[in-house]
Amino acid sequence: MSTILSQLPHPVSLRWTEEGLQLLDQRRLPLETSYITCRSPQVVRDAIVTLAVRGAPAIGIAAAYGLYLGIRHLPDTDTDGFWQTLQRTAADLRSARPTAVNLVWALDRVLLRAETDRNLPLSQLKTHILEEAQAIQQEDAALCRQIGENFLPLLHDGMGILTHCNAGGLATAAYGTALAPLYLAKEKGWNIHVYADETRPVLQGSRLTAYELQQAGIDVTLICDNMAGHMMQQGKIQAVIVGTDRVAANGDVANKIGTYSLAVLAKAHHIPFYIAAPTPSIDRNTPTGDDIPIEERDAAEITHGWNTATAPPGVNVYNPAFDVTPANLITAIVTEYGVIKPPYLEAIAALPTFKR
Ligand SMILES: CSC[C@H]1O[C@H](OP(=O)(O)O)[C@H](O)[C@@H]1O
Repeated sequence: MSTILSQLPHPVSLRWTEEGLQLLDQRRLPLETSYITCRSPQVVRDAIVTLAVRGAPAIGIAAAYGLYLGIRHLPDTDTDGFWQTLQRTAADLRSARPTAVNLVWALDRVLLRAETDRNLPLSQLKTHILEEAQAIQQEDAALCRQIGENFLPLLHDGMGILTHCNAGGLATAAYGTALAPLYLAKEKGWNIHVYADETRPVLQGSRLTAYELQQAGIDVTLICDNMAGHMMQQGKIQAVIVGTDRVAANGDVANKIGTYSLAVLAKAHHIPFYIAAPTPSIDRNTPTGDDIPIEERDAAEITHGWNTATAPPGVNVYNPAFDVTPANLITAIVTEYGVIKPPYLEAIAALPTFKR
């Protein structure tokens, strides 16, 4: 077991306790480590909406626990009330953020478990719902490690890698998706130099990725998003690795805003562009990138990012949180089952994914 991956170099993003779900408040990182104790699904939903917990896998896991929080204290005698509350809680959580398919995937998986166990006494059914949420969390940790392993043949000692946003341990149960190979490379003694885009407007790259990698002792340089092309032109980047919020059936990828620009730049510079994609982020029910809902967030994230106005009052603002990178700009998609390459339609159809 690698020492880095057996002990996380940063606080864990979420943990289940008898009190409830504890979520690391990622809005306060990197300067403050504090947890929100969620005893109700409403608190979980608010944490997802406000990015206290964020990252496609992490919000799916949080929502699964939120579903359990919604029914755990209901009377074991009111079957109708149980099912009405379960469905209503799932609908509330599902509406928290639209782009990351992990949210829907996790809720549907817990609901399927409940439906499968429908004839059990409610007390047992509640336990099974909690167990399903815990299984999703534990499986995420295992599959992220595997993604890290599957990436290694694509990387080499001494290379420069560009990342965007945060697809690290803070975005998942433990090790991250796009950052998992970097932790494993460090463990192998490779000297990989990481360039982390700060990722405006919410700065997940500077606040979270730079923090994670620095804590792990990995060589990381923080850059502004508009410097990525220059770094490629200077020959500093030998690969781009990013996460994903949703991979469509044809291989188009939704990820943090700015990802598409990096893919175009990487193509122009003949630099491999890799997606780290756990299969819960792959959605065969979404035919192409055109069908992926893109979240638009509050203008204040852009106009008041540093707790002061950085734009004239009343100015028009457009704040899409994600963009879509077409499959033809993606060199490979690395999943826990292995590396898939174009043509993606067939390769994705062949993946053993959980059917929603
Ligand atoms: C493995 S995390 C995937 C994905 O989620 C992030 O978005 P957000 O911080 O808004 O939740 C970012 O797009 C990551 O690449």
